[in-house]
Amino acid sequence: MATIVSYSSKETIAPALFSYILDCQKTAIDRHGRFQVALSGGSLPAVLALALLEEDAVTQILWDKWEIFFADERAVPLDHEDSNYGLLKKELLDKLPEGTPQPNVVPINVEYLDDVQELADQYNDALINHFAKRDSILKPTFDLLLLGCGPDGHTCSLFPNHALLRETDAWVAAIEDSPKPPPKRITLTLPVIAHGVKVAFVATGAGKQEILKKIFENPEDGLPCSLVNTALGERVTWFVDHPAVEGVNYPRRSSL
Ligand SMILES: O=C1O[C@H](COP(=O)(O)O)[C@@H](O)[C@H](O)[C@H]1O
Repeated sequence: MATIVSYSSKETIAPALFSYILDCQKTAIDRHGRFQVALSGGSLPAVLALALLEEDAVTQILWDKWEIFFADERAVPLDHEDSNYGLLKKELLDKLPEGTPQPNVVPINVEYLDDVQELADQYNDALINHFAKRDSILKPTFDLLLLGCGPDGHTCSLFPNHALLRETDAWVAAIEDSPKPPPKRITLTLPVIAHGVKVAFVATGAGKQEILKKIFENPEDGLPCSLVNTALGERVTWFVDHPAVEGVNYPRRSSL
Protein backbone atom coordinates (compact mmCIF):
# COMPACT_ATOMS: atom_id res chain seq x y z
CA MET A 1 0.00 0.00 0.00
CA ALA A 2 1.36 3.45 -0.92
CA THR A 3 2.31 5.82 1.90
CA ILE A 4 1.09 9.41 2.11
CA VAL A 5 3.07 11.87 4.21
CA SER A 6 1.53 15.31 4.57
CA TYR A 7 3.32 18.57 5.47
CA SER A 8 2.22 22.14 6.03
CA SER A 9 3.99 23.59 2.98
CA LYS A 10 6.50 22.97 0.19
CA GLU A 11 9.15 24.37 2.52
CA THR A 12 8.51 21.61 5.06
CA ILE A 13 8.18 18.92 2.39
CA ALA A 14 11.69 19.84 1.19
CA PRO A 15 13.80 18.48 4.10
CA ALA A 16 11.72 15.29 4.27
CA LEU A 17 12.07 14.77 0.54
CA PHE A 18 15.80 15.40 0.86
CA SER A 19 16.19 12.68 3.55
CA TYR A 20 14.18 10.26 1.44
CA ILE A 21 16.31 10.96 -1.64
CA LEU A 22 19.50 10.63 0.42
CA ASP A 23 18.41 7.15 1.57
CA CYS A 24 17.63 6.14 -2.01
CA GLN A 25 20.98 7.54 -3.16
CA LYS A 26 22.85 5.50 -0.51
CA THR A 27 21.02 2.27 -1.33
CA ALA A 28 21.68 2.73 -5.05
CA ILE A 29 25.35 3.64 -4.73
CA ASP A 30 26.01 0.79 -2.28
CA ARG A 31 24.35 -1.50 -4.80
CA HIS A 32 25.87 -0.43 -8.09
CA GLY A 33 27.95 2.71 -7.63
CA ARG A 34 25.51 5.08 -9.31
CA PHE A 35 22.09 6.63 -8.78
CA GLN A 36 19.69 6.28 -11.71
CA VAL A 37 16.74 8.60 -11.44
CA ALA A 38 13.83 9.60 -13.65
CA LEU A 39 12.29 13.03 -13.12
CA SER A 40 8.99 14.63 -14.07
CA GLY A 41 8.49 18.20 -15.18
CA GLY A 42 5.60 20.42 -14.10
CA SER A 43 5.68 21.54 -10.49
CA LEU A 44 8.23 18.92 -9.41
CA PRO A 45 11.59 20.57 -10.28
CA ALA A 46 10.85 23.62 -8.10
CA VAL A 47 10.16 21.45 -5.02
CA LEU A 48 13.19 19.34 -5.85
CA ALA A 49 15.31 22.48 -5.95
CA LEU A 50 14.02 23.47 -2.51
CA ALA A 51 14.98 20.01 -1.25
CA LEU A 52 18.39 19.69 -2.87
CA LEU A 53 19.89 23.18 -3.07
CA GLU A 54 19.83 23.98 0.62
CA GLU A 55 23.43 24.45 1.80
CA ASP A 56 23.74 21.26 3.89
CA ALA A 57 21.80 19.21 1.38
CA VAL A 58 23.73 20.12 -1.74
CA THR A 59 27.03 18.86 -0.29
CA GLN A 60 25.58 15.49 0.74
CA ILE A 61 24.30 14.76 -2.74
CA LEU A 62 26.87 12.82 -4.77
CA TRP A 63 25.99 14.67 -7.94
CA ASP A 64 28.56 12.96 -10.15
CA LYS A 65 26.96 9.59 -9.34
CA TRP A 66 23.53 10.82 -10.49
CA GLU A 67 22.27 9.72 -13.89
CA ILE A 68 19.17 11.74 -14.68
CA PHE A 69 16.55 10.68 -17.21
CA PHE A 70 13.20 12.30 -17.97
CA ALA A 71 10.05 10.48 -16.94
CA ASP A 72 8.41 12.34 -19.80
CA GLU A 73 9.40 15.06 -22.20
CA ARG A 74 7.68 17.34 -24.64
CA ALA A 75 8.72 17.29 -28.34
CA VAL A 76 10.21 20.79 -28.24
CA PRO A 77 13.73 22.23 -28.32
CA LEU A 78 15.59 21.99 -25.02
CA ASP A 79 15.49 25.76 -24.52
CA HIS A 80 11.73 25.96 -25.23
CA GLU A 81 9.57 27.08 -22.31
CA ASP A 82 7.66 23.74 -22.45
CA SER A 83 10.79 21.60 -22.21
CA ASN A 84 11.04 19.49 -19.04
CA TYR A 85 14.82 19.45 -19.50
CA GLY A 86 14.80 23.25 -19.79
CA LEU A 87 12.73 23.49 -16.62
CA LEU A 88 15.05 21.21 -14.65
CA LYS A 89 18.04 23.17 -15.92
CA LYS A 90 16.50 26.49 -14.90
CA GLU A 91 15.19 25.35 -11.50
CA LEU A 92 18.00 23.07 -10.39
CA LEU A 93 20.99 22.35 -12.62
CA ASP A 94 21.92 25.97 -13.26
CA LYS A 95 21.73 26.68 -9.53
CA LEU A 96 24.22 24.05 -8.39
CA PRO A 97 27.05 25.91 -6.64
CA GLU A 98 30.16 26.51 -8.73
CA GLY A 99 32.56 23.58 -8.59
CA THR A 100 29.81 21.02 -7.88
CA PRO A 101 30.58 17.77 -9.73
CA GLN A 102 28.01 17.54 -12.50
CA PRO A 103 25.34 14.85 -12.83
CA ASN A 104 25.02 12.93 -16.08
CA VAL A 105 21.78 14.23 -17.62
CA VAL A 106 20.22 12.41 -20.58
CA PRO A 107 17.90 14.69 -22.59
CA ILE A 108 15.93 13.76 -25.70
CA ASN A 109 17.72 13.87 -29.05
CA VAL A 110 16.33 17.05 -30.60
CA GLU A 111 17.30 15.94 -34.12
CA TYR A 112 14.07 13.91 -34.08
CA LEU A 113 11.56 16.52 -32.92
CA ASP A 114 9.58 16.23 -36.17
CA ASP A 115 8.99 12.52 -35.72
CA VAL A 116 7.76 11.83 -32.23
CA GLN A 117 7.80 8.03 -32.63
CA GLU A 118 11.46 8.23 -33.65
CA LEU A 119 12.08 10.59 -30.73
CA ALA A 120 10.64 7.96 -28.36
CA ASP A 121 12.60 5.16 -30.07
CA GLN A 122 15.82 7.16 -29.71
CA TYR A 123 15.16 7.70 -26.00
CA ASN A 124 14.35 4.00 -25.71
CA ASP A 125 17.78 3.32 -27.29
CA ALA A 126 19.42 5.70 -24.84
CA LEU A 127 17.89 3.63 -22.01
CA ILE A 128 19.01 0.38 -23.67
CA ASN A 129 22.55 1.72 -24.01
CA HIS A 130 22.58 2.86 -20.46
CA PHE A 131 20.83 0.06 -18.62
CA ALA A 132 20.78 -3.10 -20.72
CA LYS A 133 24.43 -3.02 -21.78
CA ARG A 134 25.58 -2.47 -18.20
CA ASP A 135 23.28 -4.77 -16.35
CA SER A 136 22.13 -7.32 -18.96
CA ILE A 137 18.56 -6.75 -17.95
CA LEU A 138 15.30 -6.91 -19.81
CA LYS A 139 13.90 -3.67 -18.42
CA PRO A 140 15.54 -0.57 -16.94
CA THR A 141 15.44 -0.40 -13.17
CA PHE A 142 15.38 3.19 -11.99
CA ASP A 143 16.59 3.55 -8.42
CA LEU A 144 14.07 6.31 -7.96
CA LEU A 145 11.35 7.90 -10.06
CA LEU A 146 10.31 11.34 -8.82
CA LEU A 147 6.92 12.02 -10.33
CA GLY A 148 4.25 14.66 -10.47
CA CYS A 149 0.49 14.17 -10.53
CA GLY A 150 -1.63 16.30 -12.83
CA PRO A 151 -5.05 17.63 -11.77
CA ASP A 152 -6.65 14.93 -13.98
CA GLY A 153 -4.61 12.12 -12.34
CA HIS A 154 -2.03 11.83 -15.11
CA THR A 155 1.57 11.12 -14.33
CA CYS A 156 4.54 11.28 -16.71
CA SER A 157 2.61 11.74 -20.01
CA LEU A 158 0.26 8.86 -19.22
CA PHE A 159 -3.24 10.32 -19.32
CA PRO A 160 -6.52 8.87 -18.01
CA ASN A 161 -8.17 6.35 -20.36
CA HIS A 162 -5.40 6.70 -22.96
CA ALA A 163 -4.36 3.64 -24.97
CA LEU A 164 -0.78 4.12 -23.76
CA LEU A 165 -1.85 2.82 -20.36
CA ARG A 166 -2.05 -0.60 -22.02
CA GLU A 167 1.47 -0.47 -23.50
CA THR A 168 3.34 -3.62 -22.51
CA ASP A 169 6.44 -3.68 -24.73
CA ALA A 170 8.04 -0.27 -25.24
CA TRP A 171 10.02 1.31 -22.41
CA VAL A 172 9.41 4.75 -23.89
CA ALA A 173 6.30 5.59 -25.89
CA ALA A 174 5.27 8.46 -28.15
CA ILE A 175 2.06 10.38 -27.61
CA GLU A 176 0.73 12.76 -30.26
CA ASP A 177 -2.62 13.64 -28.71
CA SER A 178 -1.79 14.73 -25.18
CA PRO A 179 -4.90 16.42 -23.76
CA LYS A 180 -2.55 18.85 -22.00
CA PRO A 181 -0.45 20.96 -24.39
CA PRO A 182 1.91 20.49 -26.04
CA PRO A 183 0.27 17.47 -27.75
CA LYS A 184 3.48 15.73 -28.86
CA ARG A 185 5.49 14.09 -26.14
CA ILE A 186 7.36 10.99 -25.10
CA THR A 187 6.86 9.13 -21.85
CA LEU A 188 8.14 6.22 -19.81
CA THR A 189 5.55 3.45 -19.87
CA LEU A 190 3.83 1.80 -16.92
CA PRO A 191 5.91 -1.42 -17.05
CA VAL A 192 9.12 0.62 -16.69
CA ILE A 193 7.68 2.71 -13.87
CA ALA A 194 6.47 -0.46 -12.15
CA HIS A 195 10.00 -1.86 -12.37
CA GLY A 196 11.47 1.03 -10.37
CA VAL A 197 12.99 0.44 -6.94
CA LYS A 198 11.12 3.41 -5.45
CA VAL A 199 8.62 6.02 -6.66
CA ALA A 200 7.97 9.33 -4.92
CA PHE A 201 5.12 11.59 -5.97
CA VAL A 202 5.05 15.25 -5.01
CA ALA A 203 1.64 16.97 -5.10
CA THR A 204 0.86 20.28 -3.49
CA GLY A 205 -1.98 22.77 -3.28
CA ALA A 206 -5.74 22.58 -2.88
CA GLY A 207 -6.02 22.24 -6.66
CA LYS A 208 -4.87 18.61 -6.31
CA GLN A 209 -7.34 17.70 -3.54
CA GLU A 210 -10.21 16.47 -5.72
CA ILE A 211 -8.00 14.23 -7.84
CA LEU A 212 -6.13 12.82 -4.82
CA LYS A 213 -9.52 11.79 -3.40
CA LYS A 214 -10.24 9.87 -6.61
CA ILE A 215 -6.75 8.35 -6.82
CA PHE A 216 -6.83 7.02 -3.26
CA GLU A 217 -10.53 6.37 -2.68
CA ASN A 218 -11.37 4.85 -6.08
CA PRO A 219 -8.24 3.02 -7.26
CA GLU A 220 -10.46 0.65 -9.28
CA ASP A 221 -11.17 3.54 -11.68
CA GLY A 222 -7.62 3.11 -12.93
CA LEU A 223 -6.37 6.68 -13.04
CA PRO A 224 -2.69 6.62 -14.08
CA CYS A 225 -1.50 7.59 -10.57
CA SER A 226 -3.68 4.86 -9.04
CA LEU A 227 -2.16 2.33 -11.44
CA VAL A 228 1.31 3.28 -10.20
CA ASN A 229 0.16 2.96 -6.57
CA THR A 230 -1.34 -0.45 -7.28
CA ALA A 231 1.68 -1.71 -9.21
CA LEU A 232 4.32 -0.61 -6.69
CA GLY A 233 2.42 -0.70 -3.37
CA GLU A 234 4.70 0.07 -0.44
CA ARG A 235 7.48 1.21 -2.78
CA VAL A 236 5.46 4.39 -3.41
CA THR A 237 5.56 7.46 -1.15
CA TRP A 238 3.47 10.58 -1.67
CA PHE A 239 4.93 13.85 -0.38
CA VAL A 240 1.98 16.23 -0.19
CA ASP A 241 0.92 19.36 1.64
CA HIS A 242 -2.12 19.44 3.92
CA PRO A 243 -4.38 21.31 1.42
CA ALA A 244 -3.77 18.63 -1.23
CA VAL A 245 -5.00 15.78 0.98
CA GLU A 246 -7.61 17.49 3.11
CA GLY A 247 -10.70 15.26 3.22
CA VAL A 248 -8.97 12.34 1.45
CA ASN A 249 -10.12 9.15 3.14
CA TYR A 250 -6.82 7.26 3.28
CA PRO A 251 -4.40 6.70 6.19
CA ARG A 252 -1.56 9.18 6.26
CA ARG A 253 1.20 10.53 8.44
CA SER A 254 0.97 14.23 9.13
CA SER A 255 3.93 16.36 9.96
CA LEU A 256 4.57 20.05 10.53
O1 LIG B 1 2.57 17.80 -18.33
C1 LIG B 1 3.08 17.41 -17.31
O2 LIG B 1 2.34 17.45 -16.16
C2 LIG B 1 2.68 16.61 -15.04
C3 LIG B 1 2.01 17.22 -13.81
O3 LIG B 1 2.42 18.57 -13.67
P1 LIG B 1 2.09 19.44 -12.39
O4 LIG B 1 2.53 20.83 -12.76
O5 LIG B 1 0.61 19.35 -12.16
O6 LIG B 1 2.89 18.87 -11.27
C4 LIG B 1 4.18 16.46 -14.89
O7 LIG B 1 4.46 15.55 -13.86
C5 LIG B 1 4.76 15.98 -16.23
O8 LIG B 1 6.13 15.74 -16.14
C6 LIG B 1 4.52 17.07 -17.25
O9 LIG B 1 5.06 16.76 -18.51
